[in-house]
Amino acid sequence: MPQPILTAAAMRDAETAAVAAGTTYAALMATAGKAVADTAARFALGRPILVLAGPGNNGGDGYVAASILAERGHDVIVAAHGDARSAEAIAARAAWQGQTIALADAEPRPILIDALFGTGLSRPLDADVATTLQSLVDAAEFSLAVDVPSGVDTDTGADLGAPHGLTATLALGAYKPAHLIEPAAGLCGHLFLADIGVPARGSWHVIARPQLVPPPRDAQKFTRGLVVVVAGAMPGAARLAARAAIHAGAGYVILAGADAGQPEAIVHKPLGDPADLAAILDDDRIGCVLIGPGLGRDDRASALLDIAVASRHPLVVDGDALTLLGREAPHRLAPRADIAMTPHAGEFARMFASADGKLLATLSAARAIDGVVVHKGPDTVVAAPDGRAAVQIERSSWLSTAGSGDTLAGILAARRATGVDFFGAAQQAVWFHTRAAKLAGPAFVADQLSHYLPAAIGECL
Ligand SMILES: NC(=O)C1=CN([C@@H]2O[C@H](COP(=O)(O)OP(=O)(O)OC[C@H]3O[C@@H](n4cnc5c(N)ncnc54)[C@H](OP(=O)(O)O)[C@@H]3O)[C@@H](O)[C@H]2O)[C@@H](O)CC1
Ligand SMILES: Nc1ncnc2c1ncn2[C@@H]1O[C@H](COP(=O)(O)OP(=O)(O)O)[C@@H](O)[C@H]1O
Ligand SMILES: [K+]
Repeated sequence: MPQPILTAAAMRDAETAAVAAGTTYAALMATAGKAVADTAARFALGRPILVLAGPGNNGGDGYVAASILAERGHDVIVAAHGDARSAEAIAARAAWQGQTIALADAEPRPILIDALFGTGLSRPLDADVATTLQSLVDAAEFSLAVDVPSGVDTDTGADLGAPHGLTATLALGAYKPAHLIEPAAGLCGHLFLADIGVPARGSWHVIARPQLVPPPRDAQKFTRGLVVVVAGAMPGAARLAARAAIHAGAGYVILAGADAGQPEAIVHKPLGDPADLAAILDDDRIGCVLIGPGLGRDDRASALLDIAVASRHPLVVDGDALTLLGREAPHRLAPRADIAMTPHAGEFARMFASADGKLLATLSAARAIDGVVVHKGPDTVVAAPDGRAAVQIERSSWLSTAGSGDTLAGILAARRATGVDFFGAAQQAVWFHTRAAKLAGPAFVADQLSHYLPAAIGECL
């Protein structure tokens, strides 16, 4: 099972259920604090440790970790902020027998454990706390946030005054949106996940490596998946998408309206009049249609989009087609079955009002179009209309290059054409896209990505 992603409330519910099933909050805190201590010890290498402990259970984890580290012989000081509030945090603080100072008096130490605030942060950090925390992080050689960096909104990933430059974050029990959604995700540093014995389930999870099987023994090119990519004003973008589709497992790719160039295996069909597209799409063997990359935004583009939307095939809508739809997207797409869209942040904002953070905004967009939304970016979110969501955890910032989105759209169309539903196909596409980027190495050109797709697929068989 892929790793679940839980909101702060869902994590609390999971903890409550674990307690109802026989454990105690104190035992959970003991496990969490030990995980923090183990992670810190791995990197401390004998250097002095400063633990910042806040008033809640995040601080409680910090006191437990401090006690364990001190027992193991580490030099530990706790800088406390506020009085411990919950019974478990009060007990953890009482059990701490080492030196405690006020946060305002804390001097930098090489190893820093940030246990000020976790999932209970309810408002932005006070300015003086944020300044002190930042200066201690800046001065530390290794800094570890307990559960989440102090000063991020767990559920939306908003930055509420968190420090920049943390070395690592140890997520407790499950990932939360803040570990994956920007800007909080970028503030976490290296991400570790500790099992604290709380069974966590939910309808959101991280995108995991796909598991594929080779084509069946009796496969033939059309049953492998026939993709039609519709080209428009800037045919290069559609070419990139078509090449990605044929390298991503589709059996047959038609590029309608542009000459494909290489590879020759892509079949070119001319589109004189936009109405020619209706004839090309009148084919039951088609597994998926892709429209949008380089489509243009003129009357011809609109006419092609109308025909694609009216077709009976699974449809990926990307790029210019999304801009053409704009605020009409829900109204135009919801009545149509089997649809996915792949907006970047700008295209998303042209179609949908933004709700409470990227994850919830994407889920609400998916409901609005009654289809799958792949909301791109370093923190790509895939959302389905039934409330399921998957978020990218593997990343390559080298994907921020022209044409890389066209490639993703082509991969998505191919995966859908192989028979996977759009929610699954989109997760596969995001994973293959990033994996191909990693295989391509630094500073690749989007044209090169497709060549690495077969190897990425090979890792999943
Ligand atoms: N539940 C469990 O079983 C387990 C939980 N675990 C751990 O608990 C963490 C969640 O703990 P938590 O819910 O106590 O919240 P936490 O983040 O420590 O802070 C809340 C306190 O801060 C205060 N406060 C909030 N914002 C503030 C601000 N800007 N500036 C100042 N104060 C502010 C707030 O006060 P209030 O909002 O009421 O004024 C409250 O007193 C979780 O991340 C994990 O580390 C693990 O031990 C495993 C078992
Ligand atoms: N900084 C980044 N880190 C990881 N992936 C990124 C980053 N920037 C962009 N991407 C990915 O690269 C692709 C860019 O798509 P898009 O913006 O549509 O580009 P284009 O229109 O040039 O093809 C998306 O899949 C996006 O998720
Ligand atoms: K923290």
